[in-house]
Formats: sequence, C-alpha cells, structure tokens
Amino acid sequence: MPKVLISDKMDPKAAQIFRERGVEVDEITGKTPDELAAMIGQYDGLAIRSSTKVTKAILDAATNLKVVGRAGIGVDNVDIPSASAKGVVVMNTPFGNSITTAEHAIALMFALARQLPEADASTQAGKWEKNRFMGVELTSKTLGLIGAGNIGSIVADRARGLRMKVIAFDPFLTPERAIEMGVEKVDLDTLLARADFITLHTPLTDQTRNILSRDNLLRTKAGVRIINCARGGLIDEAALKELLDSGHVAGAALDVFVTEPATESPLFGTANFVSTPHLGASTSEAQVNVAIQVAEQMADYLVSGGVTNALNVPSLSAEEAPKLKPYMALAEKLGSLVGQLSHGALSGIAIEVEGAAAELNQKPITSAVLAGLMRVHTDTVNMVNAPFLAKERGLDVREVRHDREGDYHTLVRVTVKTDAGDRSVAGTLFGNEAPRLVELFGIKVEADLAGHMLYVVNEDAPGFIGRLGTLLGTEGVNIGTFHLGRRDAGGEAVLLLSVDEAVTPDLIAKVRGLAGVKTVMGLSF
Ligand SMILES: NC(=O)c1ccc[n+]([C@@H]2O[C@H](COP(=O)([O-])OP(=O)(O)OC[C@H]3O[C@@H](n4cnc5c(N)ncnc54)[C@H](O)[C@@H]3O)[C@@H](O)[C@H]2O)c1
Ligand SMILES: O=C(O)CC[C@@H](O)C(=O)O
Repeated sequence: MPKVLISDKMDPKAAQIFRERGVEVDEITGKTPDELAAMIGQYDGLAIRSSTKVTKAILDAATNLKVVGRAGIGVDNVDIPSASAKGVVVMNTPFGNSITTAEHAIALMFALARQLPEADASTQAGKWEKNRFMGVELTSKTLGLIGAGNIGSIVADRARGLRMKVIAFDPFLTPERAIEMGVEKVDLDTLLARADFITLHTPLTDQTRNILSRDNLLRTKAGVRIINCARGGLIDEAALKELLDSGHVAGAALDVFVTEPATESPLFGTANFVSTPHLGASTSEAQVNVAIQVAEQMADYLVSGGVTNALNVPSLSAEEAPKLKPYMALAEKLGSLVGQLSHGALSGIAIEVEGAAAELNQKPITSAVLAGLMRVHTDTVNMVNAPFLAKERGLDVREVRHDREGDYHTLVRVTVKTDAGDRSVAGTLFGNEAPRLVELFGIKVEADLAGHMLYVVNEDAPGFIGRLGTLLGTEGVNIGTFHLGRRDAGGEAVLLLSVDEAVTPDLIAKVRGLAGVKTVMGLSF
C-alpha cells in the first residue's frame, strides 16, 4: 500500500480521501529539514502547503518518493529540477484558492483605503479619533494589476464591480483577453504612472523579482496604495518603507514577505502599513478545495498512474509514451529557450515538425513546447493545462507538419510572434534520444540545453572568446560546455555556455562590459 506524509497543516479531508483511496497516511507537521530528511525515505508521496521546503537535500533522502503534491498554487518551495531529475512528479492545485486570494487582495485594498486596522486599534484603545481617519473612495479610482492570470483576473472582475477602472500589465495578456476582462492593457511604466492602487498577482521569477524596485516605486503616482498577495520578493521592502515614511506611497498592504515567517520587519509599525501572515489562501472553502484536490490527484497517481496538474511530466498513453518521451524533452527545452529569450508581448507561436517527428502525435509535442514557454512566466502551467491556458490567453498556436526531407532526420522548430518580431529556434534528437539545439534565431549552432547557461550575442571579432574565458576564470565560473555559432564572418556571433552555478546579475553586468557584447543573459533548463 502506498504511503503518504502530510507535512503541513491541511484540511482533514485530505487524509480522509487518501485512506478511502487505499493510501496509508501520516500527518506530521512542524518538523525541521533534518528531521524531515530522516523520515522521508519511507514515503511514496509528500503532501505540502507552503511551509515545507522540498529541497534537493530532502529529495536526495527521499529514496521511495514518487510524487510531491502542493495543496495550493505556488511551488517556489519545491526544487522542481531536482524532483524531475529524480523522477518525482510535482503537482499543484492551480485553481482551488484563486477566489479566496483575490478576495484577500480586495479586502486589503479596502483596509488601505479606509485605514481600517489603525482605526480599529485606535477605537479599541478608547481614543475615538474621528478626525484622524480620512479615507478615499475606490469608485472611479484606477487599479493597476501586475499579473492578469487566474487571481489577477478575478481581482479585476471584483474591482470593476466596485466601479474601478482596471489597467493591467502582463506580457501574456493578449488584447482580446484584455477586452474580455474589461481591462486596459498597458506597459509597466504607464501602469506605474497612472494607478491609484497597484496589486501584484505574478509568480516570483527572474523577470518579476523586484518588479516594484526602488526605481519603479519612485515612478508611481504620488499617493499610490500597494497590495501584494502574490509572493515576497516582488517589492523592494526597504524602498517601500522609505516611501511610506516620505508619504509618496500612501499605504501598503503585504500578505507575503521576502523572508517568511516574517516575525520582524522594518515595515512593522510604519504608518499606513497593513500586514497579514500569508493568509491569502486561508479560508475554509479554499483549504477544503485544495486538500481534496491534492489528495485525489496524488492518490490517482500512486494507485493507478493517472497524472493531473503535474508541473514536470506530460500526460500520455502507455503506447505513445516511450516514443514521444525524448521529443517532449526537446520540445519543452525549445519552448523554454524561446520564452526566456523573447521579450515583448507574445501573440502567436508555430510548432513545425519534419522528418521522424512528423510521423508522431504532434499534440503532446505542442503541449510540451507551450508548457516550456509559459513556465518562464507562471508556476501553474503543465503539459495538461498548457494548451488550454494558451487558448485562454488568446495565443494563436499553429501546428505544421512537413513531409519534406530536411538536413536532419528529425526536427522540431518553434517560432514565436512577438511585438518585437518573429523569433525561431530548432532542435533535433541525436541518436533518437538526446535533445540538441541546432538553430537559434537563424544562426546554426549545436548545443545541449541543460542546467544553467550563459547566452551571449557579440560582434564576431578575434580575441573575444579569450577575453570572455579570462573573465569567467577570474570570476571563478566553471564552463561545462561551450557552443558557438555565427551568421557570417565578422557579423553577429552567438555563444551558449553551460556553467556550474546559476548566472548572477553581477556576472551578466561584467560580461556586458566586454567590448563587442550586444546581448547577455542567464538561462536555466
Ligand atoms: N498569498 C497567498 O496565499 C497566495 C495564494 C494563492 C496564490 N498566490 C500567488 O499568487 C500568484 C498568482 O497566482 P495565479 O494563480 O494568478 O497565477 P497565474 O499563473 O494564473 O497568473 C500569473 C500571471 O502573472 C503573469 N506574469 C508572469 N510574469 C510577469 C511579468 N514579468 N510581469 C507581469 N505579469 C507577469 C503571467 O503571465 C500570468 O498571467 C502566484 O505567485 C501564487 O503563488 C498567493
Ligand atoms: O498554503 C497557503 O497557505 C498559501 C498558498 C499560496 O501561497 C499558494 O501559492 O497557493
């Protein structure tokens, strides 16, 4: 009988469902990482919320683990690459707590508009300070939404009900979807300049970290009020404190913090600052939803192999699986590459297959491309829901099957249409097994896409590779593999290097300082 550990506080429905489905279950919460590592070896499944950190060390100790189930949305407490490397399926419950979290954002917006926590504390202290608390109306105010996915779109809907004007910044929001949501799609600078209230609803990614940086906070309208029910790390907390003190920011409400649990913060005690201890998902309704969903999904997987809402595996039939498996890996890497390298709003994507790939079921390949592409921007996408999400966001997905003979026995090409132009990458399978990039934005290359990589576009000139190698050596960066391609001699050249550690902003800045460098980025696969 499979055995599951519930290691965070979860509605009792979860344990009940596991038992009903023939899964043995232990509920043991509050363990330290070492204690968890010592006990995890006996379990086939681990059901968590946000407190348990499923690190590489835990996964290394988890000799029997087959599935991690997150009762909630964000999986930033799970090391997904390590789980994938160990063949552990990671699942979440993408929709169970969205309404609840959206309602919390709206609650915090009201709390800020009318200074409810401070007025409550003052009244209960017997002060009756009627003249101290002068609020603002929400009606006719502009709400700036950063992130217009599941939760953001519910917030927009509720805010429109309050007669607010909603503007949204989200690279995946198509003009059609914006119209459907009744919001105005804007760029970030416009949102900062126009919004009376700003609410954040993005995952924490390399692109969103510090999205409300000091500079961006300074660009906001004087008197702005800010709400964050998404993830700590989206806002520069020190800069927020200064701007609350100066009065430029008239109020801020945080449900999430850079360090959690946030038992101390310079923001605590600041006037017009409201906080809650990561309560966004904490309603009985949402907790029942996510507990039922996670237990059903995990039990399905452990008992019958069914896969739902997995973030790191495709759902496939038993016959197709072995043939498609290497293509899925290739497709996901190509999607991820083009997603990481493309900036600007996406409107369409074409997935072309030729040679041996053209003989296969193209749908899973397309799903894998879309999952890789969208995972750059959202935690909640998986191979199952990727096509649905792409459609919902108005992304025009084209599948093309070529009969022609090409240079490679099998080829998958991905082309995205963005407002900055079309971008195309292509890959093949070496030995029918190993994914290999063979073309990048029209330049022939040959590269593995794995682990952490440094991507550099430079002017093709003698001495550049030596200068880059010297810089990386000086910075203690170990190069694993080195791939090079160029358009024409003396034209534009592309370098893709695999490196042992994640590429830091500091290293990017130093590489950018080398003569001839046009573009430099860190990539992860
Ligand atoms: N406070 C809580 O308890 C709580 C509860 C549930 C969810 N969350 C968090 O809320 C966040 C949003 O959840 P969701 O279900 O709406 O996710 P979602 O994936 O449906 O939506 C996220 C949206 O952010 C957009 N986005 C990604 N990068 C962006 C960028 N650079 N700029 C602007 N937009 C960008 C995506 O395109 C997507 O539309 C997640 O981080 C989730 O973990 C918090
Ligand atoms: O489990 C919780 O309480 C928080 C969940 C929330 O952060 C999520 O991402 O779903």
